[in-house]
Amino acid sequence: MSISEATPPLLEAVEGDEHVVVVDRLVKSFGDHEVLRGVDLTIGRDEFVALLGRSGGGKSTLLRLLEGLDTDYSGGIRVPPRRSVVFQEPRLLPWRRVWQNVVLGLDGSRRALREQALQVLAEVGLERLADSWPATLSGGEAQRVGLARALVREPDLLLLDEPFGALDALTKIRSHALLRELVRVHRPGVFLITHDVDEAIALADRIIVLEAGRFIIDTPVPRADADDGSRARLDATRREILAALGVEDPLRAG
Ligand SMILES: Nc1ncnc2c1ncn2[C@@H]1O[C@H](COP(=O)(O)OP(=O)(O)OP(=O)(O)O)[C@@H](O)[C@H]1O
Repeated sequence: MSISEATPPLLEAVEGDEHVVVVDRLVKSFGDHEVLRGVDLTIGRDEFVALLGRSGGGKSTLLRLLEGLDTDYSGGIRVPPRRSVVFQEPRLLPWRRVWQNVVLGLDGSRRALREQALQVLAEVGLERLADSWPATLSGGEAQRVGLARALVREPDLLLLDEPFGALDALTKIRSHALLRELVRVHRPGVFLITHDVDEAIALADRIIVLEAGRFIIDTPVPRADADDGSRARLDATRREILAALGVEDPLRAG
């Protein structure tokens, strides 16, 4: 995980309350290889957007641009100064205790920082591990520390690059519930990269599919409720996304 406190020179801050991301005709190339071919994207405050797409399609490249680490592009990108990123590997410093990892780089007295860390660790259910070393944590626990470290900064934009990709299926489901709760409380705009269609459906308000440098799908996720119609709409969205990714719905195959 990394923290971007300052707005890099080429990124204008988003103004007003409406959006946390505004991307306008963004083009990104590596040499002759045009990875992003003029994409437009807005993410509203409190909105959760998931991005799916083939491996090597440019998802992480887009996330790095939103993070502000890569400033070599054309088109417009506007993001807020307070952004946090969580990657698939939790990237904890092994020589710092869990609580110190959570508040790494923040200013304040040791006592105040520890208090701040304990508070957010309690939110992710790990207060008891505050004084542990990262090496003693399970993969799921380490990832929750990563989330705590991202959220303690109260980001307006939370960037998630396959944060649950390395977790087993059950831990993943628990992590989804936790993330939903954290997002409900902290209310950042969220941009999630995932390979898992069901994860995207479980978490996101909107799903985007990137293919050959363009967004070929940008669709709201119908919420399944008691109404049978919404269940059917959700199934249709799922099939549409799987088809766009070039895979058959495993629940229907065979
Ligand atoms: N620094 C770089 N220099 C040259 N090419 C790069 C660089 N970074 C990424 N690429 C290329 O850009 C393309 C998009 O890569 P990117 O990592 O964004 O894809 P992705 O959709 O995130 O893939 P995955 O799902 O496998 O993580 C790939 O072809 C990759 O090889």
